[in-house]
Amino acid sequence: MIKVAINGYGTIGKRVADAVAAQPDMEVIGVSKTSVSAEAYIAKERGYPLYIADLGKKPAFEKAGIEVAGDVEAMLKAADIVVDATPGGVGEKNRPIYEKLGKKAIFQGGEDHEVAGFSFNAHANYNEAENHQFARVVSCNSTGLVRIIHALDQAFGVARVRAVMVRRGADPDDVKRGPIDAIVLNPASIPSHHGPDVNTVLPHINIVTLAMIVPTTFMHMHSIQMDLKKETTREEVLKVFENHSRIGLVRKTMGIKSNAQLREYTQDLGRPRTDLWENGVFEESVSILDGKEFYCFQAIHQEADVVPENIDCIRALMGTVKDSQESIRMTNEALGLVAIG
Ligand SMILES: NC(=O)C1=CN([C@@H]2O[C@H](COP(=O)(O)OP(=O)(O)OC[C@H]3O[C@@H](n4cnc5c(N)ncnc54)[C@H](O)[C@@H]3O)[C@@H](O)[C@H]2O)C=CC1
Ligand SMILES: O=C(OP(=O)(O)O)[C@H](O)COP(=O)(O)O
Repeated sequence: MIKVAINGYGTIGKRVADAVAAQPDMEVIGVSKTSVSAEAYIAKERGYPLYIADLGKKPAFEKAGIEVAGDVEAMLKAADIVVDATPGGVGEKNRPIYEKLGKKAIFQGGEDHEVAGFSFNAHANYNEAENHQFARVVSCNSTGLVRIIHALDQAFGVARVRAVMVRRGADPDDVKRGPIDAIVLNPASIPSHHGPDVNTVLPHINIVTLAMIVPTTFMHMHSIQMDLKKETTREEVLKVFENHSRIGLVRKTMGIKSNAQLREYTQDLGRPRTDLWENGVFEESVSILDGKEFYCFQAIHQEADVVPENIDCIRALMGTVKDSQESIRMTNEALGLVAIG
């Protein structure tokens, strides 16, 4: 069993912890919090040993009825590998302790590529991970882009990509963030970080991305155009998506035309926390013009799509499963990830 520590039990960390616990070859040896919160109660309820950054806060946790197993360093010492899901920028500060203890670590998309020196996506570069101490799972939007670009690149070759990201303003619990009544160019300059981020995994792809944020809390929406190298048809492209275990199709017959309806659907499916782990490509939008021009809209659930990638990244860094497809199959099966559509 691979012993996994989750440093930072927030939006991403709590999902990764549950996903690790569901795997046949991994166990959660601990999760960390900085202060008493609802998530600390969830960790207790799930039975995950809870470690804290500052032992001076132990009495506050105990007063709240939450047992503290030790400090973060003790958790790290007990682990084979740590998933760092602390807020963007904190991972960089944590890196020296992972180096000192000689622990493998996975950072998230809020960190720069240089923090790990290797950026990861299971379908695209699983086999390059072995022998690295550190990896970074690219951000949620970048993960969604890498999946679809890599799939079409494998099938037809991709000459260039132009994409616009309409990004959710905040996560559902993030009450302090906005915007409440605005469309914010984020950034106003071009490109947004997503294109260069895709290039950390797929360096040969010619890509330019633009991004803005809007007053919603669940899911980003991408408008994507790619020039393909080989001529193809809409039907062939749809087959590529149907055969990809982390690209789902929002079928025309479902009548879903928004992030809100898609979230209702994942909720009705009984997905944990309503998570859409796969890309949600809108079937109706998939178009091929003049044989080589591809267009689509896809929804990306920001809280969820990086979760299975973190699980595969654990196996890839540990070198326990050599075949990427086998790891992806194991992860999907344990999560109950059967792509929609
Ligand atoms: N929320 C999202 O939509 C996505 C986030 N990411 C990335 O994942 C990372 C984590 O983001 P979220 O889960 O949204 O953050 P979050 O704020 O929901 O959770 C972070 C957790 O880390 C804990 N924490 C803070 N400082 C800490 C420290 N010094 N040591 C240990 N724990 C500490 C907090 O208590 C909290 O539980 C970031 O790099 C972010 O960019 C990636 C994809 C999507
Ligand atoms: O990784 C994400 O988005 P991104 O791919 O646009 O950087 C997550 O939605 C977190 O983004 P945030 O930095 O807006 O919280």
